[in-house]
Amino acid sequence: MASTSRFLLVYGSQTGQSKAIAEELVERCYKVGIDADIHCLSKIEKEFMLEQESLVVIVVSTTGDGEPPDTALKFWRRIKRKTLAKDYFSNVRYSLLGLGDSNYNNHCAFPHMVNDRLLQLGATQFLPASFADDAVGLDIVAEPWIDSLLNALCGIFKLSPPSDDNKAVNAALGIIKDLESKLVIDPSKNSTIPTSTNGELLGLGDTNENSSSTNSASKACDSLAVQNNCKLPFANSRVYSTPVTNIHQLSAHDPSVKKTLLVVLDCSEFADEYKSGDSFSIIAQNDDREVHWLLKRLDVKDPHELVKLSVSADTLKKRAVLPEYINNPSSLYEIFSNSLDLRSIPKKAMMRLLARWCKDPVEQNKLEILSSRQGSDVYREIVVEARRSILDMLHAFPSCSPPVECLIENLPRLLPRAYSIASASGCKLLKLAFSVVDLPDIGELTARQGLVTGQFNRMYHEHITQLPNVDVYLRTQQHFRLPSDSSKPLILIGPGTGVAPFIGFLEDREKLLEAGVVLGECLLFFGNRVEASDYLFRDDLNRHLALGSLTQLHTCFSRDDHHINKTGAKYVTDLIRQQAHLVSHLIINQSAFIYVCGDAKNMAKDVNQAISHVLQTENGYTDEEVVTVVRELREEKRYKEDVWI
Ligand SMILES: Cc1cc2nc3c(=O)[nH]c(=O)nc-3n(C[C@H](O)[C@H](O)[C@H](O)COP(=O)(O)OP(=O)(O)OC[C@H]3O[C@@H](n4cnc5c(N)ncnc54)[C@H](O)[C@@H]3O)c2cc1C
Repeated sequence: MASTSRFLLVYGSQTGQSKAIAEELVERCYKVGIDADIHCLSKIEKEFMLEQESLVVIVVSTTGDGEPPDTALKFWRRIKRKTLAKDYFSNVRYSLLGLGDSNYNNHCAFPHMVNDRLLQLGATQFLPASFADDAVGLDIVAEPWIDSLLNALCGIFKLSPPSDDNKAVNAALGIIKDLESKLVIDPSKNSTIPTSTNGELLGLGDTNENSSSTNSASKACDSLAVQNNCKLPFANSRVYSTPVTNIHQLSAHDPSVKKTLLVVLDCSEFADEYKSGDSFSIIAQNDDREVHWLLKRLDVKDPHELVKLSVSADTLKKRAVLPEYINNPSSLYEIFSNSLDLRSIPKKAMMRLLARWCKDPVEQNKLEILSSRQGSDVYREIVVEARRSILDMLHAFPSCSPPVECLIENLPRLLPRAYSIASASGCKLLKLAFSVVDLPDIGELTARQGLVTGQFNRMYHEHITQLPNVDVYLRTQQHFRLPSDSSKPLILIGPGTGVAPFIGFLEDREKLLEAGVVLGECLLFFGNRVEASDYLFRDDLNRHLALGSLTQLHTCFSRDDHHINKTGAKYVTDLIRQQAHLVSHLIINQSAFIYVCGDAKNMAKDVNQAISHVLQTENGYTDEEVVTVVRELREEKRYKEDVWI
């Protein structure tokens, strides 16, 4: 490949989306004769120097409340340095694709910040930046951006642009056929394991001297580090093996409401590390039945056999390396249990790979359509919106038999699950509240539940006297904390389990009251489905109301006609509107702090609208003025969100 047709491609990924898009780009560039020199943003100044590049493409995602992914933090620190000259990037021509989710109000905030900063430092765009929204499907923006990018790059390098044929399915397949990893299982017991990582094939060799010795293999795996001790996302502490002291059900036994559990962990060892409003991550492990089902489906004969992964010497993939979160050597059972995400929605690139491994042409064709640009709507409807996983795909396409190595290479990393703390700062008993996720059956895989919520649900039902320990760590980016000035009023909005961190806030306020501190007003807006069944923390909230740590409690229940008729409110946004005068007064005249927490889709956007509406009607702001007021509230950190989808 001509070295002149080269550009720098950098990605900043948290969950692997940006990385997947960047890797797809590498393959598509390769196809037209362009060399994309791909690096993670975390490797700035180690593997690349941005200011020395002339042509740069950046794919970067957003996490949490518009924040940078962990892997982009160093990059961001470097480029935001005040000492950089205004023309620092004047040699750089770039394009940027930002990924975000408009369920969060600060949608794509970080990619916008990067884009603005590059322009500020003299960089110019050879193709306008684009910002994709996961709430409606990243592909809607990402695919046309990739097409335009390829055309623009071909123009720059004077190469023929990729043919814009309508048979994108075939084009896509062509790429896959050329570049996919042709992974092989090396049957040799004494095979030399390649150490070079510049190949395409990931070799999977058996390192067991005696392959029938399954016990010794599983024994070896028992002592393996969690995900090869690879850095965990948002980790702000080490991993603690924490005893579960109690689990009880917060909701009533009513099938019309979500089952909500309260788990109590003994965190005496690290109680002084956290404050109310923080969250912890729990290390997840895949469901045993699903792992066994998948390995059987992939025709793995001995899931516990110790195997060694390696990158084949003749790979065409650039900088091919083994995923660092996989223990190596290890067993396939261990890898699929602890390192690979079996629950996430397969990307289109995965669909293309699956199509390649279908024996039945009808099934192959369906998968090709799902992976094609023309099939985007179908893909969104039947894969993304239906939240299908790799297991669903393999169940629905029985003739598809990808090699196990193909999945190891292409499934994303299994990530820990985060939970907001429902306890006072420094409390030795850490409370977490969550709804148990129920998942649809896949063939014989019935009664499936969320990995972590299902694990606790089983512990709850099994009535084990000695509950096991769970591996947890404190998360970074803890912005959801009480203001240092306790006299400031608080407006807390937490439907469903979103009320959890506010229990911690109220417990902290209770202690302050006991210490004689004068507290500002505290309003709580809580909503759920049925008052009699899922009024979470009812007794605690009423106790705080009686104590004065909570000054007003407004509740609504969306499936409770009786309650709706009584209060006229179905959702928390209705309650906010009903209290327009007070809410506005507290925000504008008393510098109140607003906190929004919860898991409802669109909830954060709807609350933002309700607050804006209240401020506008009470103060006569124009549309532009109210947007500015709310933006300033966010900038002053007086409007904080802790939202999950
Ligand atoms: C900072 C933060 C704080 C959080 N705090 C809390 C909290 O306090 N309380 C709380 O309850 N949650 C909280 N969450 C969410 C929590 O982390 C988990 O996502 C949630 O509990 C599910 O985890 P799980 O392992 O049980 O489910 P998983 O095994 O991860 O299953 C969920 C997955 O199943 C799929 N799925 C879900 N529903 C369906 C369906 N109906 N059909 C098909 N597929 C489906 C989806 O793809 C989803 O990704 C928080 C998240 C973050 C990021």
